[in-house]
Amino acid sequence: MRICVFGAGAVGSHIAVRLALAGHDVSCVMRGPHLDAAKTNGLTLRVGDAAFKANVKASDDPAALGAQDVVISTLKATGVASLATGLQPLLRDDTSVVFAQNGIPWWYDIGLSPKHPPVPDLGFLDPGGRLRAAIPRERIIGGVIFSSNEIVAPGIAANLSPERNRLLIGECDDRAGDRIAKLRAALNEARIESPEVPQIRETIWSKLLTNMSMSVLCSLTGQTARGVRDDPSLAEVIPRLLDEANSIAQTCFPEVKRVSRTGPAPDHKPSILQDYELGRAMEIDVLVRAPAAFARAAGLSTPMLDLMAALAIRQAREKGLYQAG
Ligand SMILES: NC(=O)C1=CN([C@@H]2O[C@H](COP(=O)(O)OP(=O)(O)OC[C@H]3O[C@@H](n4cnc5c(N)ncnc54)[C@H](OP(=O)(O)O)[C@@H]3O)[C@@H](O)[C@H]2O)C=CC1
Ligand SMILES: CC(C)(CO)C(=O)C(=O)O
Repeated sequence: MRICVFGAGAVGSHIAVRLALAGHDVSCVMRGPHLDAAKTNGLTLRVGDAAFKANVKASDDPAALGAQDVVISTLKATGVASLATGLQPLLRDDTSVVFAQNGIPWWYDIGLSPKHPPVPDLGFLDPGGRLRAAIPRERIIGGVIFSSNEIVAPGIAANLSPERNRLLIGECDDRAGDRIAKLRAALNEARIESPEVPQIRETIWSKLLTNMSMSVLCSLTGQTARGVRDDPSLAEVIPRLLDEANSIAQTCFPEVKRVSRTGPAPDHKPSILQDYELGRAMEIDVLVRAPAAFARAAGLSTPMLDLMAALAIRQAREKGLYQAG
């Protein structure tokens, strides 16, 4: 398949290397020193002591890469607006676009089942409706990443979760069909697990539960996920915080897999904390504002999450890493 990874940073470089090594014709839209290194030396994926190298076409100009079968966006939510214009040169009539990101995506209400409760106004995820105008429903595939990755040097991504690397995908209206089956098969063959998911939004919430609670707490306290989980001063409040998060998700999907404080917690910093520390725009809208909007729409009281949201927004604004859309 001709596959373009748009925004090949930490997650996207991992996906690009794996798909290229599985024999696909992979190109990447990327920029800066990471692009320069990829052009000169290809992309390298490190997993523990092993290194996998792939030569991919890379450019900061999508027009240089040509039409694709599939585009996989691994842009941060804060950069996804660039697809409104950037996608066009990559598209044929039947090109699908996978939006792989954390949090509530801009397209959440597109293709939504009538059984889903009313969705709040999420216009702040797509200011001016530019993505909505540029990308029709037929192209949209949702994606949820379960994989931890970092760029450790230009051209080199490190995978920190060898035991778990998944990209779960589903059509925006959850229909089954050939194209989603083909793409899942391609991911599985490339050793990126992609089992079937019956409802992509339920999967989005199941991942978001951790990001909107524990990851934001990491960002507020400067600790790793394990640090937060094992912090005795937070022991009593975390279960209450998780209850609030679970209750929001359950207004949309009563059967959603609830997040709990038990189980493995990685000893590394979630991406929202990394963004804060590295001075990169923070994914506040999709991880913090959007879940709060769902809570309000359902008439739920979530005082702990509200306080955390206010503190996270304040933290991001103070460092110039967030402007409300
Ligand atoms: N990293 C992780 O382990 C995980 C991340 N996620 C989620 O996955 C998504 C992607 O995260 P991650 O891979 O960490 O993000 P990165 O910032 O590492 O990757 C995005 C890349 O896109 C580049 N980019 C942005 N805009 C453009 C543009 N217009 N043209 C070309 N390149 C562009 C960025 O460059 P520049 O740096 O110059 O802005 C960056 O290299 C996020 O939603 C994140 O929350 C989910 C699970 C784990
Ligand atoms: C995997 C997890 C929860 C933590 O790495 C994440 O999604 C992130 O870093 O944003």
